[in-house]
Amino acid sequence: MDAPLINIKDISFEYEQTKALENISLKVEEGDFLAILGPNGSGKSTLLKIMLGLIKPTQGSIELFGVDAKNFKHREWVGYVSQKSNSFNSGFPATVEEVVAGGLAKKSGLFHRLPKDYKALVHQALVAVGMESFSGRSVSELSGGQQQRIFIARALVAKPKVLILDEPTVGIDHQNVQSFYNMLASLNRDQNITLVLVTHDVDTVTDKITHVACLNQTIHFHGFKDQLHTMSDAQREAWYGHSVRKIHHIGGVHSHD
Ligand SMILES: Nc1ncnc2c1ncn2[C@@H]1O[C@H](COP(=O)(O)OP(=O)(O)OP(=O)(O)O)[C@@H](O)[C@H]1O
Repeated sequence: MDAPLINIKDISFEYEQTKALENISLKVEEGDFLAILGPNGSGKSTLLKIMLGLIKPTQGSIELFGVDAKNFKHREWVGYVSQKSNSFNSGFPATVEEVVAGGLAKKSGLFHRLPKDYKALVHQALVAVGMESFSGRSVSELSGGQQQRIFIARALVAKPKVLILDEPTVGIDHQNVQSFYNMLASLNRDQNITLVLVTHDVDTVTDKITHVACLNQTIHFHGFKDQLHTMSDAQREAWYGHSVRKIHHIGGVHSHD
């Protein structure tokens, strides 16, 4: 069997004053659409940063595509769309095509160079997110949801095998969140891109994902979403804490707001 795309082995992480993650082990296999769920401050963004190699765990190790992250050479296989991508500076003059092409720019001396066929690659990425008709538009004129699709196209243009997204729907209204997740599901299904997503949209995302990880400093559940009901009440409480009272029913699964 092929190695997991991401294999997190017993990692812990502490900021100066705060223990953020404790003894996390988690595998992301090819084809997974994994949602990482947890309350505010539960370590979700920290875990993504560790997957991306942006911060180093205090303890434990991580393998990417079967290779220790320290020796992993194919960073372009792991795409990232950060939480703040969609708060684009409204004065920024770049066009959609330029922003997406930025995902292809390779540093060569002082300059960034684009491959010759960059226009075709940009077009392909824009088609994948349903934004090809916006190519010449200024990014600052687009809505938050449209901008977020552009940032996903910018990550996709480098042809990642796994795409990591940190709360990509912040600022997108409810109606558009649904079509946004349909677009992600089609990337996962039709283009075989493995997805790892941090989100609070539990209700909307449940029928799109394949796997769930319930995080609160440590992993309280990880597996197929259909198995989430096997979590005990005590595990749920440990995951989401005592202060949470409201419970939604989602696809046969109880989850806290
Ligand atoms: N740069 C930092 N320096 C110190 N502490 C930090 C830093 N970033 C996060 N923390 C702390 O680490 C813990 C985990 O934070 P993290 O941002 O990973 O949580 P999160 O689950 O992504 O939260 P949210 O849902 O609110 O975005 C929190 O207690 C937070 O205050």
